[in-house]
Amino acid sequence: MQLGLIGLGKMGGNMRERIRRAGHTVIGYDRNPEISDVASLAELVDKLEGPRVVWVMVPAGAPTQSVVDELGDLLSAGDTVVDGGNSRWTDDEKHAEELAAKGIGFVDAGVSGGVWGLENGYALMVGGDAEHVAKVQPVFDALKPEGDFGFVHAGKVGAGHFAKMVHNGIEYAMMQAYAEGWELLEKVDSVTDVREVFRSWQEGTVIRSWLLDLAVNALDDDEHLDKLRGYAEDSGEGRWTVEAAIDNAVPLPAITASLFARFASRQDDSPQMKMIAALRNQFGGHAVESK
Ligand SMILES: O=C(CO)[C@H](O)[C@H](O)COP(=O)(O)O
Repeated sequence: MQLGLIGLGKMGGNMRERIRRAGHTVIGYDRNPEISDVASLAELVDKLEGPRVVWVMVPAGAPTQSVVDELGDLLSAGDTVVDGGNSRWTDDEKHAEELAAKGIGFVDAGVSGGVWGLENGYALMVGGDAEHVAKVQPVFDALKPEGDFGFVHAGKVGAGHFAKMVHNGIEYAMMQAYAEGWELLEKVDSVTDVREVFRSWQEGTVIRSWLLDLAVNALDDDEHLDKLRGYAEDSGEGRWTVEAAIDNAVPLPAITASLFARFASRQDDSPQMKMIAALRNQFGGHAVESK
């Protein structure tokens, strides 16, 4: 089939390649003309035969909104838009309604696989009406990993991004657990080869996982992570997971703590710990450290 793909960065560029390898035609558009197949969104839409399927793979929020708005003007009734970025699930219904008013279908697709997806495939969590999902199925089949798993039609519009959001919340907590265990192992004198402990866990243990394999890769590159600063950004999905937990009164201590650990990583000198030091000093005369 033919696909229009908007956004050819780290994810979109590799996805174009994987879909082409499966024998489909992909016309890609990116603001960077060096990697784009066409000069504009209008040209992309023009080159696709109807009914068209256009996959949006741009950053969540304003960039996705602006592409959806533009596609709403350019596409025709019967066409389908897929949002494969990490959009907030609450945006999906808005986008679906905006496009439905013009007879255009909408599917949200949470995509996991990172830079390894080109070779290993991408896990896909999809939301939307069955008739719209069916129109994109050949592309989902091209992107998904080989085997029985890696694709789910999770429910109605928004369900794909909600599932991906929870996936990323779990990702935060798993990474945090490996990171905490690694720091403790590094701290004690009795363990002399932490990297080999991590490597040994890759087979047979209950905590083996792809994230553990990636941790071993990172330690092979830089055994004590000396080249890195202990600083971690976040892109929003951890925050949205915690917000959804609050909305639904679901306790999420591990995921919330792992999100807050990232915030703490951005502080050189913790203001709240200054207050704790000041209060211990006030009530107990406990020593403080001065700047
Ligand atoms: O979806 C992903 C992996 O599954 C992305 O890599 C995601 O952007 C990572 O999130 P964050 O920047 O918040 O760590």
